[in-house]
Amino acid sequence: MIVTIDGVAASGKSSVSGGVARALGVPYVSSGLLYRAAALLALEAGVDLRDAPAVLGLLEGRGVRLEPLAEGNRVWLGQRELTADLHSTRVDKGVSAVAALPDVRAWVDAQLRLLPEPFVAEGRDMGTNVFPQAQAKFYLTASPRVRAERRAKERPEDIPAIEAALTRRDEADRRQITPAADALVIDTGPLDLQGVIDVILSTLPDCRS
Ligand SMILES: Nc1ncnc2c1ncn2[C@@H]1O[C@H](COP(=O)(O)OP(=O)(O)OP(=O)(O)O)[C@@H](O)[C@H]1O
Ligand SMILES: Nc1ccn([C@@H]2O[C@H](COP(=O)(O)O)[C@@H](O)[C@H]2O)c(=O)n1
Repeated sequence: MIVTIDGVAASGKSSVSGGVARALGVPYVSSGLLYRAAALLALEAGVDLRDAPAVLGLLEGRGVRLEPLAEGNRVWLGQRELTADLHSTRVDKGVSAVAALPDVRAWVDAQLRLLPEPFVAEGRDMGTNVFPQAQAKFYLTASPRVRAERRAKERPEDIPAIEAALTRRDEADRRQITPAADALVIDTGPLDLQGVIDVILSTLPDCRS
């Protein structure tokens, strides 16, 4: 069983996926962390974020690995854990450039398709491209202001700066952020976190095995 939860930046994908996955007793898979790892490694190595062979070389040559645990995903570079470094403002700014590289997308997709079912997969193109066969698909939205207000609790910048950065990232990610035709689109603006999780779980009575 695969459930996909896609959506725009900071729409609640990882928090909601974690809650749904815990309720179902399965892991969740945060695809964005692999793109974030690609951006972090390129930034650390001083590699141009648009240089596909160089970025791919960093990913393939150095053993980048996603560990999709139910309690939270972790990313490893060999023995070094990258997870805590993946949600900085610097990585937020750079990640869309590496995610636009077809070779990097193919590498991420291949990692994800190796994972054993069942799981909840979250990202941008889980329901459209990576797991079109998923049994249930969701797409989360909320206005840029609502998302910025939520994210402001996790970042040092003020709400207008965060809102501008989220809008820029949505624009840079526009090729990946079309909902699957068979996804249920949920505006999370009027809902709290548990409310979104409950909407999803209420539509999944037949997917719990
Ligand atoms: N429905 C909600 N109500 C209130 N806060 C929420 C809701 N959904 C998510 N949040 C909060 O919004 C913030 C962003 O959520 P989260 O990190 O899960 O989003 P995301 O879509 O995975 O982000 P990104 O695209 O940057 O990886 C978190 O602080 C989370 O707790
Ligand atoms: N399926 C995906 C997932 C992510 N991306 C790119 O990674 C960035 C970070 O993702 P978050 O989920 O952590 O926000 C995102 O802005 C995209 O550039 C993607 O392309 N496809």
